[in-house]
Amino acid sequence: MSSAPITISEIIQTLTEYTPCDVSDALQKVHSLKDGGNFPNLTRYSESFPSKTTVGPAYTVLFAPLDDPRPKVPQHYIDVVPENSVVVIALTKDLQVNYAPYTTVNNALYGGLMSTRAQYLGAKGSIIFGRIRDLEEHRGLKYPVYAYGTATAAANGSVVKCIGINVPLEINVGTTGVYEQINPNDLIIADENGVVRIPTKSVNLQKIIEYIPKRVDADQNTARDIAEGVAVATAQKKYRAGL
Ligand SMILES: O=C([O-])CC(=O)C(=O)O
Ligand code: NI
Repeated sequence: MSSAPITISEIIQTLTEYTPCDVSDALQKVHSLKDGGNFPNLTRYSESFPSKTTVGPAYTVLFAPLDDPRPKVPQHYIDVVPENSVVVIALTKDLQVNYAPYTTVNNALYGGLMSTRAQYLGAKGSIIFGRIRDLEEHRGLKYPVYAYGTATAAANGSVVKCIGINVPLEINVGTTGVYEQINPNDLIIADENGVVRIPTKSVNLQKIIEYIPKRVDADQNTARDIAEGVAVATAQKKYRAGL
């Protein structure tokens, strides 16, 4: 039996009730995505209160070295953040490396003033594939921010410039030469476990939303059996059959 199509805001509302781990399980199972949509190496530096899953369409921002031939975008990227979006900031490929700290930019791409403005405009959180500063400010705002690391000096204007908003981002995911693209409006789901991206153009969101509660239910039953002494292989076989 199939149910009526659900809207994007219903999907976002539903995903907020779950975790990025649940979404990764669904992306692995329903779409055979080996990495489960996960973008590795990001740490949550601040969170919302009450702490819950951050979900929203990606508003993408690209930073390049100051000497990049492309012009700087005329407006400040943070002043045009769409309501309910997740701000996703990345660097051009030449500023990324596939080992810690994942970027060659030692300065902070993002700080407290950016979170203050993003939150005012109704953004759900910010994901920075680079370093951030002003940790106490993000935490004081109870605004979720994820990043590769921290720094004290600002990067914007001193070592990098913003060359694109709502453009595809290429992220080095840690294997030589392998980049994953984040497109504007891809769905971002994040919590303390990490950050997941649902490539909205290439997946069946309805199937994912239908799979997640079944899998969460199965895992809860599996956990209960394991706590009562049942072997993992036995419990998983029992509850994951057909999923
Ligand atoms: O000034 C910057 O580029 C970053 C910063 O510290 C802030 O947003 O507060
Ligand atoms: Ni600052």
